[in-house]
Amino acid sequence: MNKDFQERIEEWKNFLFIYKFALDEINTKLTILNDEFQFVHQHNPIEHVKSRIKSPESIMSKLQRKGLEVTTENVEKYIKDIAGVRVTCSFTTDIYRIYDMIESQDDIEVLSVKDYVENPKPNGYKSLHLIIEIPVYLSKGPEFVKVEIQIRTIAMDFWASLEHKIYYKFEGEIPGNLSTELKEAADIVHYLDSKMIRIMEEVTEFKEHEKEAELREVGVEK
Ligand SMILES: Nc1nc2c(ncn2[C@@H]2O[C@H](COP(=O)(O)OP(=O)(O)OP(=O)(O)O)[C@@H](O)[C@H]2O)c(=O)[nH]1
Ligand SMILES: Nc1ncnc2c1ncn2[C@@H]1O[C@H](COP(=O)(O)OP(=O)(O)OP(=O)(O)O)[C@@H](O)[C@H]1O
Repeated sequence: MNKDFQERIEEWKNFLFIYKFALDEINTKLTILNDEFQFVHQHNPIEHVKSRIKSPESIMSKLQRKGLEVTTENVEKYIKDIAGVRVTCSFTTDIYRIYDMIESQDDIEVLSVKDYVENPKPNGYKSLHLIIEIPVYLSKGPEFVKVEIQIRTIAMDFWASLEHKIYYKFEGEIPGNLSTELKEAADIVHYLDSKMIRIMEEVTEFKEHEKEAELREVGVEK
C-alpha cells in the first residue's frame, strides 16, 4: 500500500475516534433515562437503540453528492450524521417522550429538529430527526461532537428498513408501481401506530376502573 494512502487512512481513523466516544456518551444517557422512566412510570419508552459510525466510503460519497471536496474540514462542517443513533419505541407518543428527555439534558444542545412524524416525506417516510451536540471529556478538555438521533416506532422502522433496501436495489430510482405500494404500506403503518395507541389507552382505562372497583369493594372511595 502506498505510504500517503496509509497515512490518510490512519488520519481518518484518528479523526473518527471521537465519534465513537460521543456514541458511548449518548448510549449511556439513553439507558439511564429509559431505566429511570421504567422505575417512575412502569413503562419503557425505548424498545431498542442501534448506533453506528458512518463508514469512510459513505462519508466520501455523501461529500461528493453534495459537490464538496473530500477533506476532514468539509466532513466536520457538512456531514452531521457521522455518529448516528436510532431509537426505536412502541408508540408514537413515546417518540416525543424520548425527545423531551433528550432536550431537557443540560449538557446536550439540540441543534436542529426535523419532524417527519408530523410531516412525513412524500414517499411516506416517518421519523423524528435530531442533530444534537454532546461534550466528550478528553484529557485536553471537553470536545463538542455532533450526533444524529433518529427516533421512530417499530412499525416506522420496519417500513424504513425495507424502503432503504429497495432504494439501494434500484439505485435511487424506485419504479412508480413500487413507490405507490410503499406509500400504501406507509399508510398502513400510520393506521397500525394509531390503533396501537388506542388499544394501549383502553388497557390503561380498563385497569384504572378495575383498581377503583377493588378499592370500592374494600370501602375506600377514590
Ligand atoms: N429509509 C429511508 N431513510 C431516510 C429517508 N429520508 C431520510 N432517511 C434517513 O435519515 C437520514 C437523514 O435524513 P434527513 O434528516 O432528511 O437529512 P438530509 O436532508 O438527507 O440531510 P443531510 O444528511 O445533510 O444530507 C438519512 O441519511 C437516512 O438515514 C427515506 O426516505 N427513507
Ligand atoms: N442515525 C442513525 N442511527 C443508526 N443507524 C443509522 C443512522 N443513519 C443511518 N443509519 C444506518 O446505517 C447504515 C449505513 O447508512 P449510511 O450512513 O451509509 O447512509 P444513510 O445515512 O442511509 O444515507 P446518507 O449517506 O444519504 O446520509 C444504514 O443501514 C442506515 O440505515
